[in-house]
Amino acid sequence: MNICFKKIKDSYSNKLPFVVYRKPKETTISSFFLKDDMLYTTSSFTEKGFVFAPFNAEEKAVLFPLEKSEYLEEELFLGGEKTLKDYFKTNETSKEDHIKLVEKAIDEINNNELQKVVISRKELVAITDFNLVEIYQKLLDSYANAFVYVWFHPKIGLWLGATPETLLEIENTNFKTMSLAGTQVFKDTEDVIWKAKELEEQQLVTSFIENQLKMISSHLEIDKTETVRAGNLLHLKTKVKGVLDTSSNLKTLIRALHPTPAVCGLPRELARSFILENEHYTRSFYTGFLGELNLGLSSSKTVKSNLFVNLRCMQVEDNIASIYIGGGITKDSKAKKEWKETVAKSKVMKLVL
Ligand SMILES: C=C(O[C@@H]1C=C(C(=O)O)C=C[C@H]1O)C(=O)O
Repeated sequence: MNICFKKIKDSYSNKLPFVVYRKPKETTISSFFLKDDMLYTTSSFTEKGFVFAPFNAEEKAVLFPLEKSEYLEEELFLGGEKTLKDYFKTNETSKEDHIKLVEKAIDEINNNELQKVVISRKELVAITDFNLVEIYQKLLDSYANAFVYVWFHPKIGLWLGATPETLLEIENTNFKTMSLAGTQVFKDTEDVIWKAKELEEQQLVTSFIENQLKMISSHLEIDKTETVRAGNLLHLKTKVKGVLDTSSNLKTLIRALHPTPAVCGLPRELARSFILENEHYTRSFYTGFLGELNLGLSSSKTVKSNLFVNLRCMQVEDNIASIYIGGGITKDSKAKKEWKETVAKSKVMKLVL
């Protein structure tokens, strides 16, 4: 068994902060274990460590500083049987509320300047026989293409997730990001046809990213749009890369990208206000971002950050998991279909509980 799994148990029962994560398609698992429960934050993004940032960019991001942590990297070993149990229990009230809010968003788009807004909800699932390590192992086992993490701080809470979306990968000034939007359920093949609604919605995200990056970088390259699989779902993805201007820094780049219209909307400020005013709950870290901040070998001059958008995630409190799911709304959205999309997205988390 990996050392990190034993340490998750110990740290969690001793109420000490930690994060354990595996990057998409990798076989190593990394972790930060903290020795005390001080709450460190960052707003400059200049420190080395692991960052956990909320959706609302005005709130501070939590930092696990590298120098305050025991950092571990191990080859991942997963033994044992998969016993994935799929159980569904949709909550009718939240279904009605969600559909009403989606209808309100479509109305707002048709009558005002809003072009796209991501509407999300929270669903509660009771966990019987809570076993943190087991849940995390199942998540690792099920989503090889995702950034799969468990994050804990006694003053903030316990979060787990398997996200398909990179916010930013940057090595010195060379960066990569992606535009990810549009969803359909995976049915045996990735060779699928996308409707105009999804193609347009994803194009909005790509154009936003391109416009934001044009101002602070050069050598921008936008790849062809492809279909990618994330567990039981397919999405449209366009890879983007470029070189950050030397007059800009990591913070400028993060601020330019986060939150993208993949999780917020367009125009960004209008969508952000609509979300903060109308959603039936507070997103907190859902649709924020997390990952390695300014790591790299001290012997070389390379500095790397690897940040992911916090999607397909849940917060666990007293044997109840709050699952967070959402989808992009445009003028062509149908409220009931959007509801179904969130149900399909919640499957990712329910599968492992
Ligand atoms: C907001 C979420 O996902 C985002 C929204 C998508 C969509 O609208 O189709 C697809 C992928 C993500 O960019 C979520 O999973 O909660």
